[in-house]
Amino acid sequence: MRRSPLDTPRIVPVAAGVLTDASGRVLLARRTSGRDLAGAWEFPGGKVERNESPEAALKRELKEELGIDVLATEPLMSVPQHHGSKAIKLDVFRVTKYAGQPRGMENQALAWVPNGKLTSYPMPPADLPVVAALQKPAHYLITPEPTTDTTRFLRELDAALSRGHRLVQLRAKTWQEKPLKALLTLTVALCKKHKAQLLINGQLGLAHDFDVGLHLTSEQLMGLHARPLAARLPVSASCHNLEQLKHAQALGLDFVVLGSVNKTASHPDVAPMGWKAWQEMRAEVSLPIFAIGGLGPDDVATARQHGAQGVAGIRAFWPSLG
Ligand SMILES: Nc1nc2c([nH]c(=O)n2[C@@H]2O[C@H](COP(=O)(O)OP(=O)(O)OP(=O)(O)O)[C@@H](O)[C@H]2O)c(=O)[nH]1
Repeated sequence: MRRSPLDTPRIVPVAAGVLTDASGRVLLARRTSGRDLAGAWEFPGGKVERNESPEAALKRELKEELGIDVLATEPLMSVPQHHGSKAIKLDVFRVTKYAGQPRGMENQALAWVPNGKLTSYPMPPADLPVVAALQKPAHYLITPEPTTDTTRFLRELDAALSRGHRLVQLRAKTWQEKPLKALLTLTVALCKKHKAQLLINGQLGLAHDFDVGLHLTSEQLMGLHARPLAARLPVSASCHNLEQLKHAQALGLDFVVLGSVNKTASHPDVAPMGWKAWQEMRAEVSLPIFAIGGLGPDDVATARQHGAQGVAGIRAFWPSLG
């Protein structure tokens, strides 16, 4: 459902910092009692004041809250989030250099948390995409429809994986079951060699048999009432609107792909939604979302500034097409 301009809450800008120690643990602070979301763990930071830049707000807040001097930062991501009657834009920076030892200057509890354990801490909804960005790949490689020249397909996939991609969707929509099983056997082995996570498009039975993840079409997504695979196997879906995003979140999917952001050569009939509409939908849910549609591996920074986990695509990710 779309909000009218009258009931859209004022968007409160918030700046927060990701501080890591020498062993890669991340600093979380616990919200003290008497504030909203009391008891939740969050990245240290606070509201950006009028006429203040997010970086300046971060410096001020981290001095007040932790007693440290922030010396250098890098943008990580910016998450728009509507939650109840509140709307925030959470600008998150990696704090790459600081002076002093963080202390809870406002009696708040602090915890240095190993990256892999961040999801064990209850955090506000806006922080969930940030945690995903700290833990999971920023690229989602979707294969073009494989031709019968399997050797060439696997050589190109090998080359793509050698560039560092770690999340792959095998999209073979026109293949019969028997040859698809043979192709999947080889694809599984290749992904294992590169330590990449594989998801197969649309085929629940094969995902189950081959112990790989599953990527649902938007139609399959809307027909489901429960997450279709064991929790250890990832399930993702293609989404084009808010209803689909909300359903994916309700089912507990690991991530989704939302687009098309821009016009694409592969789907010329699909009207692009643009970043503004993309971001408005992003604000209504908190699961990780890859942006897709006329985007390439180099668009991660832009995508992250709109609240995306990163970028998904076929053409720009595939050696002979990109
Ligand atoms: N610092 C920080 N704030 C966050 C995070 N995630 C998130 O949703 N927020 C929200 O962003 C706002 C941060 O402002 P704040 O820390 O200055 O809030 P506050 O309690 O002092 O203000 P308030 O008492 O007026 O609500 C809060 O509404 C908080 O719930 C996060 O990771 N770090």
